[in-house]
Amino acid sequence: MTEEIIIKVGYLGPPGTYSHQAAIQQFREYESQLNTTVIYKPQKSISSCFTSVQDGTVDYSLVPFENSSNGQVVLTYDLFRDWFTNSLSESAKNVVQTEIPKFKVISEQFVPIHHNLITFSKDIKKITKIYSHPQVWTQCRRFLSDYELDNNIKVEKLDTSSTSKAVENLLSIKDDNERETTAAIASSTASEIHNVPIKLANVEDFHGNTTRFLCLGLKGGEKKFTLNITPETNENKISDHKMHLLTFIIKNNDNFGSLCDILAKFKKYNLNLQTITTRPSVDRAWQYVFFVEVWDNKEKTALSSCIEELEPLVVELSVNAIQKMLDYSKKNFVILLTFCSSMFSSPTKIILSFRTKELSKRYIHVNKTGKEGGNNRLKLTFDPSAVIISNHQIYSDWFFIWFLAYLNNCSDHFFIVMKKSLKKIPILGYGMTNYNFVFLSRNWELDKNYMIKQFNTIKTISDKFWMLIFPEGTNMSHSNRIKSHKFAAKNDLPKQDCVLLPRIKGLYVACKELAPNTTKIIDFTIGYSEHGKDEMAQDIFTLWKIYILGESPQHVSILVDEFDLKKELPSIDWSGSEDFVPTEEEERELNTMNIWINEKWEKKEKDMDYYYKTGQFNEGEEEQFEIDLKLNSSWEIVYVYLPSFVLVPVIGSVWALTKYLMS
Ligand SMILES: O=C(O)C(=O)Cc1ccccc1
Repeated sequence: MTEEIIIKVGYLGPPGTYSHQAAIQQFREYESQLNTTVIYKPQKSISSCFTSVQDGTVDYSLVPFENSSNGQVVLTYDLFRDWFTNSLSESAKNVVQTEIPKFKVISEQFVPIHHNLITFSKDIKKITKIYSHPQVWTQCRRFLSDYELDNNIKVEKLDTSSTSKAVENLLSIKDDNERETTAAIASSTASEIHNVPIKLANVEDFHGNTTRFLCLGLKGGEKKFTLNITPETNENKISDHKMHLLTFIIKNNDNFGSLCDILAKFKKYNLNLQTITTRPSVDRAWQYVFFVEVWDNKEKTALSSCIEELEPLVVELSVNAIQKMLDYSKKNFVILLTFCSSMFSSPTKIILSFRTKELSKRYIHVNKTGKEGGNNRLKLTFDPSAVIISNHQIYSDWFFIWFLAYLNNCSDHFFIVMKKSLKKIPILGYGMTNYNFVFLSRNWELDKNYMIKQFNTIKTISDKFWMLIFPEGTNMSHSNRIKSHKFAAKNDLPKQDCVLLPRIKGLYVACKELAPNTTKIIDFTIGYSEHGKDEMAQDIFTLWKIYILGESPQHVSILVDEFDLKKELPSIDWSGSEDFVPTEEEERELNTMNIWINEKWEKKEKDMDYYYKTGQFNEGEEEQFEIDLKLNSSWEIVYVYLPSFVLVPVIGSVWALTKYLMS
């Protein structure tokens, strides 16, 4: 039996606060993991969110850090400051450092803040007293002053420890008149939890009002878990996560230009500062603790070198890497697709085989104790960063690859390079644009600059990614095969029947741009069991058939191979240097890579040919792994879509009705 993992998460309580929302946002994905329980523990104050991490009552805590309209949350900064200066004074007293455990910032969560006027009152014009958290007053300033002016009333604003507590206060009012004249400002969740109605929704001054929360833990604390939520940072060691929070006190702050000397170091190393905040150090008048948020630059060593040079200029320095927020909506999307496919379509099995035994040993693990038949028995451990290439058979090949990314726990970092025309697909196209997919227009000059821009955006969003690109550019069809044959004849290339000739330019730009993060290529070859060489999979599995009639492929066979571009193509510069590349050099690199990809596609042609003849990719003795196309746990769909649960029956009914009308 594997040991049960319990994650205790603190947040500013009671339930229904924005901090609660941030905590759920951060840990939701672990709720559905096997052997893992997440316990949310409401705290009385932001201060106890800190102390409960320190004394081990919780493993993590979420604290509000800054708001998009009213800036830094001073209280949180002061608590950070206290922790920082306390550990300083302890070290000065020569007390063993471990007495004050060092906190660590693990990640950030952005929570959209929509405030509501919540009250039992039948006439909101009578409200003269409002309870809320102090941060709310500045976020609803305009609303409050308009309200006072319009109703010629002076409203008494009473601070509470949290917004949800404000609503709770309304429940304890016994006097009818007081109930009529008192309100709270809080989230819709707080209104639901305490069952007090919202009388005015969205009373915040700015649309897009968002609070950034930080998730705190202890240095070394994550060792308790096997969860991969924390970047590997040790004290003063830089992780490859991009945003870092540095905390320090300047050494000779009375000296002329001492702050300037510090800033010059960031400039020297090309490090982009996001914010600088100071708080009084308290120990000494006019001495400050500095908080600097800095983006690491491309060469991961820049920040380390900068910190080395900063050390003589500061009293002490603490470094925290802040993991970028994960885009759960992508994972949710693949979860929804998988759920719908497993519920409403004919069952699909993915049959994975590997080019070599060594690859299968490395990337697939069979857990003998898992549920028989369920995917819990299988774990994929491919690199979380890679360019994924594949032959293209049907429109929805990408779904099966995204599903593998889901099993590999990296479906949040999934991107696809696809034809621009797919942007026009209703709903899906809109979603794909939001998912930062890369759309090509097949005009090299336009595409090249756009791709570079898009890849750079992706790199700032995520350190890790699976970037799927179909080098064939379009899927296999009779007409595309004829075009490919003509092109082959003209360019003296072999005629291929099972795959189309690969195109090089998009692949080249993708590999070059992403090389600073990864030079790994994972190569999939996809075959569908229900057709032979002369029938096209796209004619059998039309979108109509898959999505409306629910007829999915029974067996999707995928052969896995992998390469490292640095080893495969050492004559190409994979350093990611942004120096100007002369056209002749680019031309040479393109040719080199073109020869390489054509060789790989010739191999693919042979693999596909073998597959059509035998129904499998490997010659007999190699192991094949069958994976049911379904969720690891059916509960995942409930956790993920609980808020929008009503939509599922609606979509389901529309789908069932369409199917009924069509049959
Ligand atoms: O009181 C809450 O709900 C909190 O989590 C603190 C807070 C208050 C207002 C905006 C964001 C966070």
